Amino acid sequence: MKKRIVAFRRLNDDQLDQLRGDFHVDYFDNLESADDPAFLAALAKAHGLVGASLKITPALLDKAPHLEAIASISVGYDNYPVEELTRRGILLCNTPDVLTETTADTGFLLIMATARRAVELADFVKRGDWQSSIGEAQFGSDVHGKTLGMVGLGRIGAAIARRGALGFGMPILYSNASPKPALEKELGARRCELDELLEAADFVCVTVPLSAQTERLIGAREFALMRQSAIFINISRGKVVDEAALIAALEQGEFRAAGLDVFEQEPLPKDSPLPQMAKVVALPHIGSATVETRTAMAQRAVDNITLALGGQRPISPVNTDAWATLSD
Ligand SMILES: NC(=O)c1ccc[n+]([C@@H]2O[C@H](COP(=O)([O-])OP(=O)(O)OC[C@H]3O[C@@H](n4cnc5c(N)ncnc54)[C@H](O)[C@@H]3O)[C@@H](O)[C@H]2O)c1
Ligand SMILES: O=C(O)[C@H](O)CO
Repeated sequence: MKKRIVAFRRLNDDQLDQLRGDFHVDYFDNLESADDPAFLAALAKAHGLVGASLKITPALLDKAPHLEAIASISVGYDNYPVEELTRRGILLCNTPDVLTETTADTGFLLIMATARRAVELADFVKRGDWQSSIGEAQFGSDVHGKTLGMVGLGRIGAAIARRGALGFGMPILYSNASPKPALEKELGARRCELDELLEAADFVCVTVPLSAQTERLIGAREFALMRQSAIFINISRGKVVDEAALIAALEQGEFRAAGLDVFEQEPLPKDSPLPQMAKVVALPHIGSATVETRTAMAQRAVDNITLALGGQRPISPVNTDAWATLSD
């Protein structure tokens, strides 16, 4: 008898056909809530899950007694209780690498857009306010040659730093859980404490994963250390930043501008002041959102679940201890 998969994110026809060749698939291309009765009924029989952007809680796992593996269509796995999954012998897989360059492009887009005030000035033209040459009050600041401070220098952090160092001649400072000697050699990057980075960088760019150690890593104290002329970029997860402190620091002019792809609550609540601030470029979590990259991410998830439920090691497992249990 075929194993059963619940897919709760849009997959293309080829990906669905691939899954249906090996499994019985319950497909929800636009799941609005984990309380959907049809989803819960499918979950009760599922051996595998494929999807993203759904908070998987221990209570939800209790409703999936046959679950063996989950393939997330994301590299970040803060939506999953990893230790609990391992305890239950459920394998979690993610999608590293295939989204690195696209997410780095979005990070650099935020650097450029904030520094050169692209959104604010495009709106100025759109409103018909461009009546004479703009003056200094609307000038931006240079990107090339400025110091880029990377909070996290993993796959995406390195790809942003590479763009900065090699494309824009930017000196790179970084704070990271471990030293990165190869990147120091390649990019001339220098590792330092977070406080030194905040005090010295012209651009502070956050790319650490959300975890118990990084939740609210950047708050009022950290914003106060930044230069008044500096620009803050967050392309990782909203909860790495204390958003109320971010709003207060922007209002008080503690630094110049912010480029944000991620927020404490997503979608951003309607009463958030952030999108209305001229100094803020706010994007709707589009780091990896290109046709090519989202297709590659979904394909990676399809391959991961196919391998895992077929008893073979998946391409990118997160909790390898659970893989050892599953493959016993
Ligand atoms: N905005 C988006 O659409 C989007 C897209 C992809 C990924 N992301 C986010 O980006 C994150 C990073 O992805 P990645 O592939 O580069 O991951 P990665 O694991 O390659 O890199 C993360 C780096 O952060 C470092 N780190 C962890 N904790 C730290 C701490 N407390 N202080 C300093 N450094 C620390 C790690 O050592 C590692 O080098 C993901 O977890 C995800 O949350 C966002
Ligand atoms: O973690 C990720 O892969 C991105 O945030 C896309 O969801």
